[in-house]
Amino acid sequence: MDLVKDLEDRLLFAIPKKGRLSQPCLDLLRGSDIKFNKPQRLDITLVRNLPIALVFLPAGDIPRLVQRGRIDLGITGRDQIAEYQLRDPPRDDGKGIDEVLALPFGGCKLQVQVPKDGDITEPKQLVGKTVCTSFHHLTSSYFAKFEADATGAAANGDANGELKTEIEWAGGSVESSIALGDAVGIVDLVESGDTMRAHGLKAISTVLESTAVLIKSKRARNPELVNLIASRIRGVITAQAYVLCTYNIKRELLPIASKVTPGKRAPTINSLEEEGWVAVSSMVERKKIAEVMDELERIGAEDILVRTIENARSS
Ligand SMILES: Nc1ncnc2c1ncn2[C@@H]1O[C@H](COP(=O)(O)OP(=O)(O)OP(=O)(O)O)[C@@H](O)[C@H]1O
Ligand SMILES: O=P(O)(O)OC[C@H]1O[C@H](OP(=O)(O)OP(=O)(O)O)[C@H](O)[C@@H]1O
Repeated sequence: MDLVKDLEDRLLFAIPKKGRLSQPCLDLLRGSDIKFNKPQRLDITLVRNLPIALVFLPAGDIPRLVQRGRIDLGITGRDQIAEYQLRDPPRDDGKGIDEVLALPFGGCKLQVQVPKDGDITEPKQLVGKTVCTSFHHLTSSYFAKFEADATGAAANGDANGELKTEIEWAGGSVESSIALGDAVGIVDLVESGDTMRAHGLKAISTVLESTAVLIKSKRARNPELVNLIASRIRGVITAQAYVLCTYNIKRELLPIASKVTPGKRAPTINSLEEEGWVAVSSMVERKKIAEVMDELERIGAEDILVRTIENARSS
């Protein structure tokens, strides 16, 4: 394959090649009928059924390439975008990143963590000490305001340097740095909190809340194809988040039933052969379905069935 030639006229779509976002992204691509075979050791793959090339990259590299217009479309974490944009703020040059869609995975918080039994309870107590993180710019900027408060001086630290917080960078396993004596506190991602607790740490503040996002370059080529992909991904997300609930109920109970299952717009109502009864079908949030079924049963609904939704397009 002649990569340069093969990429001409193709929309470049960056996907995290490893880590927490990788598998959910592959699931989204499959659900969106984006067909490809990834050759081993090659991080650029041509999509078989659309004029797209997938580029598998570290999540942290994707914001830079999208901001500069080298890649048209990408999926990464909001944390990665915020970190990159502190390093290389968007300029007024027509380049930049637009967020297209928040995605229902990669949810986590970037938190300041310290030993759970220690005497540090507030981030300002870490000013002037060593903090380890993979998010150097977010952490520096977060502590800059405490440094400024502490010195009453400018946000970039005090004049004699005593209160400047030392930010140490680590590429991973940041939680270990306190036990190793390399830092007094850390700033790292927390989702379940299991990793933090396993290291005997507690969170004392949140720097940023993050989720995975679909982003596009302000210079993205082929806006129609970008919209098509966004619309397919939105459909997959809706299908994952909702189930279809159908049931039979006496017509006179419809006003109450419609409150229990209002649907995305409105429930679909069909008459039944049996006088005075109707069949209702309605989309219900997957996470609420057990409570909804309990409530439907309580108000007199019968033959309550729940089906998964294969795919969806809705506003
Ligand atoms: N525990 C988590 N729960 C949910 N999302 C997470 C979690 N950890 C990381 N993320 C999200 O996934 C992104 C990539 O993190 P992850 O640690 O999986 O990447 P990675 O490719 O292994 O990167 P690195 O090599 O820098 O560790 C993060 O920027 C964040 O948006
Ligand atoms: O709150 P939890 O659910 O325990 O998740 C938090 C952990 O997840 C991320 O690391 P990951 O496991 O992706 O590995 P890494 O340290 O190599 O980045 C993050 O850096 C934390 O260590």
